[in-house]
Amino acid sequence: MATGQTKSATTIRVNGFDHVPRPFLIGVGGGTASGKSSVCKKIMEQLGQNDIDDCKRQVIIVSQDCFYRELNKVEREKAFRGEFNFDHPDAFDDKLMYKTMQDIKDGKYVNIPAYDYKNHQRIQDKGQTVYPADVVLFEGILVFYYKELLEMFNMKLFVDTDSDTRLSRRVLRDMKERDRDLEVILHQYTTYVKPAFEDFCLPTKKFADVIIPRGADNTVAIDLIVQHIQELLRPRPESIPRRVRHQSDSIIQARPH
Ligand SMILES: Nc1ncnc2c1ncn2[C@@H]1O[C@H](COP(=O)(O)OP(=O)(O)O)[C@@H](O)[C@H]1O
Ligand SMILES: O=c1ccn([C@@H]2O[C@H](COP(=O)(O)O)[C@@H](O)[C@H]2O)c(=O)[nH]1
Repeated sequence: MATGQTKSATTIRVNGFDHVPRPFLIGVGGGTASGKSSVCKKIMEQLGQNDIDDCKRQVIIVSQDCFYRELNKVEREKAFRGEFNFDHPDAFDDKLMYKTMQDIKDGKYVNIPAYDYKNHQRIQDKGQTVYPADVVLFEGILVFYYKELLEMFNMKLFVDTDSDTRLSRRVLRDMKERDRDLEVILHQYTTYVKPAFEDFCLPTKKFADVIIPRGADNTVAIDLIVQHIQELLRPRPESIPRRVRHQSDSIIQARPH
C-alpha cells in the first residue's frame, strides 16, 4: 500500500446490521522531548501490546512527525543549519494529516509516511500500514493546534515537563539519534523551538483532559490511563476468525467485535 492510500474499512455484523468498528482516538501533546513517545510506549507496554503483530494490535501509536511536509532544496539546506522552523504549524502537511486521521477514525486501513530526522525528509517508499485498532494514540508537539484535528479526539493528554529538562534531553537525543551538532541544536532551539513552543504548543495545554506532569516518570497517571484504555478494548472471542485475506494485498485483519 502506497503512502497516503487507504483501503476501505472492515465491516462486521452486529445484531444483523453491518457495522464498522471505529477507534477511540487519544491525542498526546506536549513540548519537544517532554516524553510523549515514552508515555505512549509505557502505555503500550503495560497493555501488553508490544509483543503483538502490527496487524493484530488493539492499540497503536501514530506520530505527528510523520506528517512533516516535503521541503524544497533551499528549505532543506536551511534545515541542516538549524534555520528551518519545524515547530511552526506550517511545517506540517495539514491536509494529509487530517485526511489520514479521519480515515483512521473511520476504521480504514491507511499508510502513513515514515520520517527521517537526520535528513529532514520522508523516507520514500517506506511507510507504516496502520490497521484498524480499538485505540489510537496520536502524539506530537502540535496535535491540539489544528481545530479540525482537535475535534476528532475522544481524549486529550498533555505531557508537561519542565523546559530545562526538555532541553537537556533534546540535546542528548538529537546528538545521539538525530545526527546533530551541539551548536546547531542550540541555535535551532533558541531561534525557533522555544518561541514556537510558547506561541503554538503551550496555549493548547488548556484543551487537555488530563495533564501528565513529569511524563513517563508519572506512574500514577499512566496507570490510570491504562486502566481507562483497558475498559475500551473490545473482547476477542477465539471462535471468530481473526484474519481474512484481501484479494489484492497481504493478510489483513478482520475485527471480531
Ligand atoms: N522520564 C525520563 N527520564 C529520563 N529520560 C527520559 C525520560 N523520558 C524521556 N526521556 C528521554 O528523553 C528523550 C525524549 O523523550 P521522548 O519520549 O522521545 O519525548 P518526545 O516524544 O516528547 O519528544 C528520549 O531520549 C528519552 O529517552
Ligand atoms: O526534520 C526535522 C523534524 C523535526 N525536528 C524537531 O523535532 C521536534 C518534534 O519531535 P519531538 O519528538 O516531539 O521532539 C520539533 O521540535 C522539531 O524541532 C527537527 O529538528 N528536524
